[in-house]
Amino acid sequence: MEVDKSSSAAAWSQAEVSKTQKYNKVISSLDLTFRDLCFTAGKGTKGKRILHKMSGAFKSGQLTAILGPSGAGKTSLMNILAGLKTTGVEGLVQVNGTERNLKTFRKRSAYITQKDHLLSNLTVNEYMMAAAHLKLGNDVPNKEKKIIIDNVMATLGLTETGRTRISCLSGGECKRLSIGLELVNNPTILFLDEPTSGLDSSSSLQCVSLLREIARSGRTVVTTIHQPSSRLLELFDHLYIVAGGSCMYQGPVQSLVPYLQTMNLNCPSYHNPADFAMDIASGEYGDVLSGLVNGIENGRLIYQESPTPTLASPSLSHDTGFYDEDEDVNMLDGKKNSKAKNKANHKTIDERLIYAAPFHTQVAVLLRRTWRTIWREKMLTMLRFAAHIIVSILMGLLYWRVGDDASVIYNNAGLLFFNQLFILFAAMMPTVVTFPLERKVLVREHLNHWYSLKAYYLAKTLADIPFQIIFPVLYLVTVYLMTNQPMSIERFGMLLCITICMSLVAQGIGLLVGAAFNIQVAVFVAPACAIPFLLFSGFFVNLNAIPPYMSWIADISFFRYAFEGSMLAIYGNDRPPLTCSQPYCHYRYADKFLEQFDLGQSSYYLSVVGLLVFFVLIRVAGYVVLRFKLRHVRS
Ligand SMILES: Nc1ncnc2c1ncn2[C@@H]1O[C@H](COP(=O)(O)OP(=O)(O)OP(=O)(O)O)[C@@H](O)[C@H]1O
Repeated sequence: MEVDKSSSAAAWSQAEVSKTQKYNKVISSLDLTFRDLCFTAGKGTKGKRILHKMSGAFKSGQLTAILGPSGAGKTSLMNILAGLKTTGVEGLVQVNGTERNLKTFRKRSAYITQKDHLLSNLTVNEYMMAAAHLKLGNDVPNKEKKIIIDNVMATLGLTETGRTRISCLSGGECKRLSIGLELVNNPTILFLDEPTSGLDSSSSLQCVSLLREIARSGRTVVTTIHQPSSRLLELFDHLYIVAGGSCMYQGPVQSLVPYLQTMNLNCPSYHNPADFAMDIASGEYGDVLSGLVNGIENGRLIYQESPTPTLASPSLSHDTGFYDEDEDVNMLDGKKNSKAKNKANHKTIDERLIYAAPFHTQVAVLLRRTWRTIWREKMLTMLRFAAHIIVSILMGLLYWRVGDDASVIYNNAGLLFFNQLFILFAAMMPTVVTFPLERKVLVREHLNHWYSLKAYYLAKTLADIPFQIIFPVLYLVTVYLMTNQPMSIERFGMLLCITICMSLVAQGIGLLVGAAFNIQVAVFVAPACAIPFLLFSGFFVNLNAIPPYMSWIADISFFRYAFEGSMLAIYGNDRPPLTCSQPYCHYRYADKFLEQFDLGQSSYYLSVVGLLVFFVLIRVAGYVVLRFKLRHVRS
């Protein structure tokens, strides 16, 4: 689809200035400079120095390419500059001549990852609107959000795709959408990790032209890039070439060949200068790297070819008066200090600084979005629905009318055990399978300050609750009636309550395992972890028969509480004697049967409490794991 991007971009810039001034008081520019940047991966003697005292300057209004052979340190450098990597980093990073305040800097910058992790079931319009709600907050009226979205989409050539689901977009459109989502709140600096990877040459050109337009509107745009064609290379304003963790060239694209000539490295005619530079960086032209690095003083200088070749020192400290939000922050920091004792207040200030939308809006937007995606996961939702119905009918037929017959009372206990087993797997596995993919979306959005992890986690928990209620109800009603369990609302309610608790715990386990592992590992770990809990449930081995040194496993077995609760719901509360279809039935009296399972003294309510405690612990553990994962991405 052909779109006149230059005019739409200009139009957007114009519209953007007028529309966004209200909430972005000043659309200021950010010049990013860094000096003597070192990065060591790992600690102690195992530490590996990746970046060696690199310096450089990336200016606003320019499109900068960080170029270098594989493993040179491009991504490491960009992650450090974007503030994603902080551990093992030494050196100075400045914004407009002032030391970078990471929190405000991250708020004003956006990081677009190489892979476009997007929720495939949403349409472009829905995604953009969710981004606008989260990134612009409640201060911007919906009408203005709509205008901003329309402008961003026009700029990116996405207007025609507004109603298209993400799953149907082309690779180039996905990339443009990823950029568009981050442009919604008008970030001043954009970092893009290999934005052209996976795109064909025309989509790559389209994408880089677009980035150039974005840079022209006053933003600082920094991208890493792999082997650009000469046409693509020409679109960049500023080149920063990394080789072996040092800077071997910094300056305009046109000055690259002349600079290399000064070192007696002549780029053959009709040869792509980027390829030539990559060959040099890879050591194919001998040991010339140190000369190049020294020539540019490891990035302290910018090579300018015209009018006469010069090496200009990047301005590392100039007071432009920009970055007024920093001043706001400093003021707030000051206020914070004065209220040092009030921790909660600090938190509110911090959160307000980071996230545009208040907590409740974040939760509401995420909840809506999650429901929408679940609803549109038609295949999975229908399968879950069908599985509950089919299995319940199967169970009903297999255990036909065993509920009130004392001669098959063990069969009924088996049924109660299997009910919980089915609910465990039916609630756990869909989450185990889907969450590792969703986690990638969370990482991308959270790192770009769309929402807090707390809001995400709460929304995720709340969004799943209706399904953890509806499916057990469907299953249990069918099984209960077909197997002729006692016709008592109270007993049915008790069994249902236990089953719903089990479902919630199981879904929490799915979330925890899905948060901790990738999908291949998670699908093995989740069922494997469930096995010990099943063994110690009291069904296979009586609780009193478990050796004392292993009894603690039974105490922490959530499945034990689910099985116990089910047994007590059906056989507890002074149930009248069961009918007996045989001449003799040993367990006509329910109490006697409970004694057989060592449940004579057990309490139904303790089982419910046990499951609820487990539910809370699992949820907290899931949250902690996710927080750790997000920290790990950042460090
Ligand atoms: N956490 C880490 N532990 C050990 N080595 C690391 C770590 N992070 C990066 N490295 C190493 O640092 C070097 C630079 O990595 P980086 O990802 O920055 O390179 P790159 O130039 O972006 O490469 P590519 O273009 O292939 O993505 C590589 O050799 C990589 O193996």
